[in-house]
Amino acid sequence: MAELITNIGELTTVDAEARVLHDAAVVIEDGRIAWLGSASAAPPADTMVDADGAAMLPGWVDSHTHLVFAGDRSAEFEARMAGESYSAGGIGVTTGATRAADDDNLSRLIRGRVAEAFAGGTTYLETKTGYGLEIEEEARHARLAATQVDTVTFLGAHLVPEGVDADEYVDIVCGPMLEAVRPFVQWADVFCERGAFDEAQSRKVLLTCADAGLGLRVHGNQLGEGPGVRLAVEVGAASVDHVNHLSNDDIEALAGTWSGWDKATSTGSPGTVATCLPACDLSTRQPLAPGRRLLDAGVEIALASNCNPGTSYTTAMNFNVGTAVLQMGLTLAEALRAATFGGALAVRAQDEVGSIEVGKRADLHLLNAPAAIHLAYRPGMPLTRSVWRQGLRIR
Ligand SMILES: N=CN[C@@H](CCC(=O)O)C(=O)O
Ligand SMILES: [Zn+2]
Repeated sequence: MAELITNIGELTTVDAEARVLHDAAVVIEDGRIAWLGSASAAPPADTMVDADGAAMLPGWVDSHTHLVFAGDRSAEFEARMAGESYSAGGIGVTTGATRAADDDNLSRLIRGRVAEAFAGGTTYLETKTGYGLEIEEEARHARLAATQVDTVTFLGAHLVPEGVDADEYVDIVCGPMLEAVRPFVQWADVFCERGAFDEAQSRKVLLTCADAGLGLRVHGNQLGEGPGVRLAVEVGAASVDHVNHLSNDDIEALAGTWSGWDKATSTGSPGTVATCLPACDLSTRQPLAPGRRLLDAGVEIALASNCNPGTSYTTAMNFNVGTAVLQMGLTLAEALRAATFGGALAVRAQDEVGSIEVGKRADLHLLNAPAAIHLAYRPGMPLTRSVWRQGLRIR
């Protein structure tokens, strides 16, 4: 069965040449993009959708979320808006509430968040553990997440549980906890920050997880300058996320990881993606990550939602993209690429998703707008009209 989507006013492909086609059409077959080009040249298909001149993009690739949680921290957020500052300790509040939720409840909560993300144009989702912080709980969270998202990250090293010695906890993370989550996860992450894990502890977690065959990412440089970015580069992480406080050396180190990558053709060996999380930055009143400086230095960046109850309770990628254009100095094309192909690079799924090209997964986002710039031009408006994921229309 082939489906033709025609009369697309503006088709942003995010391919290597950054082609934007007008009066375009796309054909989906077996869950993949089978054809794209001028609407007047489109081949026949079994079914047809008229896009009415609207803009189409690749579905968002949200490469950083924490969807496995229960409980509410809106009072903490309200206190922050009244002047309190964010600290890692809030993670423990969510851990307590999440442990109290049984499998059915927790699955339902994850499902609701995934549905919200899909309804906002996201078609590929990473999510993490990190609110379990004990062996069985981390494994349970990983198992429940694995049935609902595209790829799962082990974040046992999110916070040292109260009353536990930090080095002893790191040994648990690197030993029995890693073994218990291993069947359900592809990635490992560590919160390398004051109040969470220091450089030596973070290095140990990352290297042990790499030995176990996991890809690596790091939460780094969120609350102040620190070793996160340098460590991510040292261990060859696929991404370092937050990156709010960067020295020139950090930016240079990140840029160095991209020397084997040809941006003009989107080929070669990818480096460490700098993942910027604008909704989180606003919600924690941190300076926005320096996306402009990173791009100018030659670093590939991603934009992600970081949906979690403490620092960014939203899956709205439209909002993140609009904010990146309005507040981070990115052009529309740069922001769209960061939220699609950049996210795909961060989860090393760039051959499968993140652009509209023949052979790739048919993950498509049709807007209620004639041009994608409306994402920034009409901030906060409900601009997602239809979404296809793996070729199936899910909205
Ligand atoms: N920074 C560490 N982890 C989350 C926040 C977790 C929480 O506060 O619950 C983040 O990515 O922002
Ligand atoms: Zn996070």
